[in-house]
Amino acid sequence: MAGDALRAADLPGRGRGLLAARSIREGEVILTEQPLLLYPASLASLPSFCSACFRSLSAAASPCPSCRAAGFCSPSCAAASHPRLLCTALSGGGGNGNLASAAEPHQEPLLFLLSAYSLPEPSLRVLLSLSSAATPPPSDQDPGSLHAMVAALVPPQMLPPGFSPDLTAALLSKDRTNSFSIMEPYRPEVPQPLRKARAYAVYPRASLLNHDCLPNACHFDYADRPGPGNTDIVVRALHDITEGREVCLSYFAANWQYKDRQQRLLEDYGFRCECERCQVESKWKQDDDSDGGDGDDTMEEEEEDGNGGEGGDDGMEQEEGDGGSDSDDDFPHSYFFVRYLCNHGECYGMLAPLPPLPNGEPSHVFECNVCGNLKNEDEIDAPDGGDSSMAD
Ligand SMILES: C[S@@+](CC[C@H](N)C(=O)[O-])C[C@H]1O[C@@H](n2cnc3c(N)ncnc32)[C@H](O)[C@@H]1O
Repeated sequence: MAGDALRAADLPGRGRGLLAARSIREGEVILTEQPLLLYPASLASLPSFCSACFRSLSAAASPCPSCRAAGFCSPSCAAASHPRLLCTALSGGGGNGNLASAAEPHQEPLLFLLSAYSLPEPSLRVLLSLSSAATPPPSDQDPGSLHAMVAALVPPQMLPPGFSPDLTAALLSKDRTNSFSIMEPYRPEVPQPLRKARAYAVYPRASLLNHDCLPNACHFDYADRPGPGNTDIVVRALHDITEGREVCLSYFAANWQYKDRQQRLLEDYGFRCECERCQVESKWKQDDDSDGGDGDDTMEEEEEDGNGGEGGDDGMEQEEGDGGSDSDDDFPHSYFFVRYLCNHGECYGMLAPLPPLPNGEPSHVFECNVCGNLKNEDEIDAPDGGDSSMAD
């Protein structure tokens, strides 16, 4: 069962992490979890997605009767509503302007703070138990200024006990390392760097997954799927994982260059990655530095997906030629990119096998976590990387 696949452990130099509690088969769903916190990615996204379930909204959406800025897709979502402090800030109920009048760089952290401060106390405590960003926030996200803005947007009687600049700073440091993006629906005409999140979510158990530049698992969301649980995170194993091995995600596109990966991990997550791939590619970097740099061209830098980069970045960008220009000695991990990076159109998502069949056999069918396309294993393993997708 998915529930017993993982166990938490303290890992030297890595904080907590999740280990395989038993052997895990390729494609197995190893974690499914509801969000502790779910909040809109931007004010611009509010009219397009239900503010309760974050499914795409049709024209028939009903606006929130209090703020009129949020909309709901159904009577049950309208009844569930959205975070109360956020609703108040959107309506201007704090008396000092509304959230839309905040400068744009402040809007995203304010959406997070107003949603986090609306959580019931036990949930707020769980959020605070997650790991914190080890580095200072960007200059336009000064916690003191954001704290004052929250205080101005919400009447004092609505603010929770403990509301303070320190608590605001602590919360902001949780957002940076622990939020996963729930992306807008995939559209092939939108290039990867311009794809946007519709919402961000914090999942307490999934937040214990550490990073590896050659991950053995990846995560899916099925936000527009009907039925309950559409914002649950679903983590699946890319390949068999032996008991006791750590299960890791990549926190961003798996084909970023070594220096970009290191920079992002240091700035946003406060650590230097020493994974197997980084150990190999750190030597490429030294070669580049000394010879003018032609040995590192198999990877291509990409921009953020517009989410500010917290936690799980869903987008993947393909390097040119799938790394095929290097010999296996130079690039021992080329198999990973051929097998697990989707090269359908401009997608470049990560391909994970579908769950094993009822008889325990591997499915031999891979699903992309960005475009959703399905591919047969033999197409993926084709010498050209296989670009003949199965019909959906
Ligand atoms: C989302 S949390 C993962 C869980 C975290 N280790 C904990 O103790 O709760 C991200 C943080 O974990 C640590 N981390 C993740 N991957 C790591 C790695 N490969 N090496 C060292 N530290 C890592 C960093 O401190 C990072 O900011």
